[in-house]
Amino acid sequence: MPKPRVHIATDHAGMELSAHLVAHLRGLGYEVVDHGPREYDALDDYPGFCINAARAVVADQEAGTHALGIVLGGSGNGEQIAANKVRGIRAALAWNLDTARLAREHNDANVIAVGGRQHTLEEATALIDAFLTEPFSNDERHVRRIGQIAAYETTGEVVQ
Ligand SMILES: O=C(CO)[C@H](O)[C@H](O)COP(=O)(O)O
Repeated sequence: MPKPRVHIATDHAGMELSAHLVAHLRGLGYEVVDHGPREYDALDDYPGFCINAARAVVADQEAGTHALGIVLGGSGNGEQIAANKVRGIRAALAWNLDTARLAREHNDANVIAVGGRQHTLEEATALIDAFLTEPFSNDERHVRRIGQIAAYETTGEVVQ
C-alpha cells in the first residue's frame, strides 16, 4: 500500500505537536499538506483549520488519491467534532495505541484527532504512526456498519 497523502491541521494548543509531526512524517516520506495555522495565536479557533483539512481528505479520496487527515488540539475533542461535520469524514479521537489502530482496522477512519495536551510528543507520534500504517480490515461486519453510517449521512434514514 503506498503512503497516504496526509492533511494536518491544529489550533494553538497543538502547534508544537503539529510542527513535530510535519517534520517526522516528511522524514518518513509522507507528502504532508499543512492546513495551519501558520503562526501561534492563543486565541485562534480550531473549526476552520480542521474543516479545511477534512475537506481536503474527502476531495482527495473522491479523486482517487489515498489520503488521511490529522487534527490536533488540546483535547482533540472539538477537532474531531469539527472534522466529522464534513460529509464523508470518519474522524476518531485516539488516546492510546489500541484506539489509534482500531480507528483504521474497524472504523476505516480517514481522520485521527489527538489531544496535544494529553500526551508527550513521543506518545502522540506513536499514535499517528499506528493510525497511518494500520490497514482497514475490510471485514464484512465493519463494512456493513460503516455503510449504515454513510446511509444515514446521505439519506437521513436509519438503517438497521
Ligand atoms: O482541544 C480543544 C478543543 O476541543 C482546543 O484546543 C482547546 O479548547 C483550546 O483551549 P484554550 O483556548 O483554553 O487554549
